[in-house]
Amino acid sequence: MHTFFEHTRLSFIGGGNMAQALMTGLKQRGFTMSHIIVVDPDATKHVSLQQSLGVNTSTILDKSSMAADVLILAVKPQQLKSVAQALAPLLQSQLVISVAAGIRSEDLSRWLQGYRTLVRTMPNTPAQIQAGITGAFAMSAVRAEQRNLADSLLQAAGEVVWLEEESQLDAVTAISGSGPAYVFLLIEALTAAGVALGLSESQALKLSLATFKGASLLASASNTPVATLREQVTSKGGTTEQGLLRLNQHNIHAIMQDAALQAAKRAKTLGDELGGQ
Ligand SMILES: NC(=O)C1=CN([C@@H]2O[C@H](COP(=O)(O)OP(=O)(O)OC[C@H]3O[C@@H](n4cnc5c(N)ncnc54)[C@H](O)[C@@H]3O)[C@@H](O)[C@H]2O)C=CC1
Ligand SMILES: O=C(O)[C@@H]1CCC=N1
Repeated sequence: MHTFFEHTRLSFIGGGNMAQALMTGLKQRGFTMSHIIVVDPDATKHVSLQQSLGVNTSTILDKSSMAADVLILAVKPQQLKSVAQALAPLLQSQLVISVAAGIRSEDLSRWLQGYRTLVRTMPNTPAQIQAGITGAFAMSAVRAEQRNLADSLLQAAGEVVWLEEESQLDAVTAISGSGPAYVFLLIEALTAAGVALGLSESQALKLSLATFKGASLLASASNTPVATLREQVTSKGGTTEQGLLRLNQHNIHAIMQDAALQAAKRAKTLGDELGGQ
């Protein structure tokens, strides 16, 4: 087995949705789950984390939670400053990975008393079935082997895109970080449309899910441009033409652009408001 999956020790600071998605992905890839400790003050989460994922848990940052190669900060952006300040005096040489939306590495580094072995990332929840994609930015002090360590860890969740410009992470947040929620909304909407046309809920959901899955797999597998794949569905004088006409009348491109713009703006203001503290 890959030595990374056998020997690396991880601490997750925060054991909520995103941490659980990443840990589920790691488990599926054969990571030694007893080498993970989750620090979360919410003790009600501990039993299910232990039972479903086989990880260790702690309510506080202590010696055992710091005995890790990598610390993954998976708390809400609003909680990151106080977590970082508590962490700072305990840091030795661990690689620190943040998944928090918006918070810039320079601000996090300042809260960590100048610690610079930091990788800022933006994963997404399909990580739990290794179908995630993560945008990642390494501070210049991160050595090549540490970046490789981060890469191996994040690859367990799916694809990894390394960015040269940290500011691009706000765009990544808007597209793939938040994106699964847009897609789930579209699946809900297409399902509701199917029900309105007389299908049962379960039939409509099944058809919608298979359509999203099939279309994305086809677009990923094919060298044909996505626009051409769309045209191949659209028979002249046929049904798709009518559906697309209405989507375009409602300006689907502008709607998506505006949605992503608002999400990216929020990532930036989170960084400005919380990072300035
Ligand atoms: N949910 C998502 O799809 C994504 C979330 N993120 C980022 O992941 C981070 C966590 O988000 P979620 O998992 O969705 O939130 P969540 O609310 O599910 O999890 C946060 C966890 O942190 C714990 N916590 C609070 N204070 C703590 C402390 N002092 N020490 C340790 N743990 C503490 C909470 O008890 C909770 O379990 C956020 O910064 C978010 O921006 C990034 C990409 C996608
Ligand atoms: O909504 C949020 O702020 C987080 C970041 C990307 C997905 N969830």
